[in-house]
Amino acid sequence: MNIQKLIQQIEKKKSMLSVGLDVDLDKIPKHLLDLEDPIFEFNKAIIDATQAYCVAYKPNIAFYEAYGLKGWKSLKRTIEYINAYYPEQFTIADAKRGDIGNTSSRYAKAFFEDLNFDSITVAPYMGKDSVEPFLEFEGKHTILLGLTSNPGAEDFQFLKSDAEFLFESVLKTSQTWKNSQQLMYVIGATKADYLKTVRKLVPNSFLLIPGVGAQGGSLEEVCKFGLNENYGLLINSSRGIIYASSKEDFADKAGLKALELQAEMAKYIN
Ligand SMILES: O=c1ccn([C@@H]2O[C@H](COP(=O)(O)O)[C@@H](O)[C@H]2O)c(=O)[nH]1
Repeated sequence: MNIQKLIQQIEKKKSMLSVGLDVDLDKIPKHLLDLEDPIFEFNKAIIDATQAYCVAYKPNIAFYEAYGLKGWKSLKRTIEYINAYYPEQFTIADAKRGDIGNTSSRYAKAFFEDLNFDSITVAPYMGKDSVEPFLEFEGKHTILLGLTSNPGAEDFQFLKSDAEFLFESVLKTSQTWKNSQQLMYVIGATKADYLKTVRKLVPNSFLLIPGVGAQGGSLEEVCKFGLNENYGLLINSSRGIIYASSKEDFADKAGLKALELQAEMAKYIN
């Protein structure tokens, strides 16, 4: 999906919400476990109930890989379902990949061609040749880990050289790479204080913001400092939406949570 279409969806739905599909069989309603593919059935119900209030879905690949071949099949069915029934949704493979060039190009083929995701999260620390293979795919987007939401972000991302933090160098340098207009960046909602700095370095890029809700990030602060003239934000919530209830009403409750977040976001969208 191109960025223009994403912006149109944000305006149409008055939403910047990304729903995270981080499915854990220990947390989903028990009655689904009797079905042949509980992960897919759970996702399908969540997607149907939330699609009116969000513009993106973000399955975190770890939650599927943890179940081996079965999990991978559920992931494939999930992305096929979204692409078939809700093609207006932007899809994010939260896979955090990146390797030497020829390996990265295999990762890109797997997620962009075989699974047909619109975007993938990529770790930047192996540098330019590890990221550029993802950027060769026209119409697809690479979401670099910029400043992550977890406490461990302090260990390396705030190391300073030449008066700038490492995460600032990642943002600045990556903007010089070929096809950098296809880059987006992960910036944790828990690091909203740095959004002003981020916006100075990447004023036009979309930011994927995880960490509202369960991790304690503030939606208000993210919007206050992160918005740009094209909105420029995809704000993700995973557990806060998909586990709003562990009973038979799980999908309805997820829909209500998504609506709550959408209503907050609508205040910032013209
Ligand atoms: O910096 C990061 C990068 C990725 N994530 C991922 O986003 C979701 C957040 O889930 P919640 O349940 O809404 O906390 C999850 O898949 C993380 O792996 C992140 O949290 N922070």
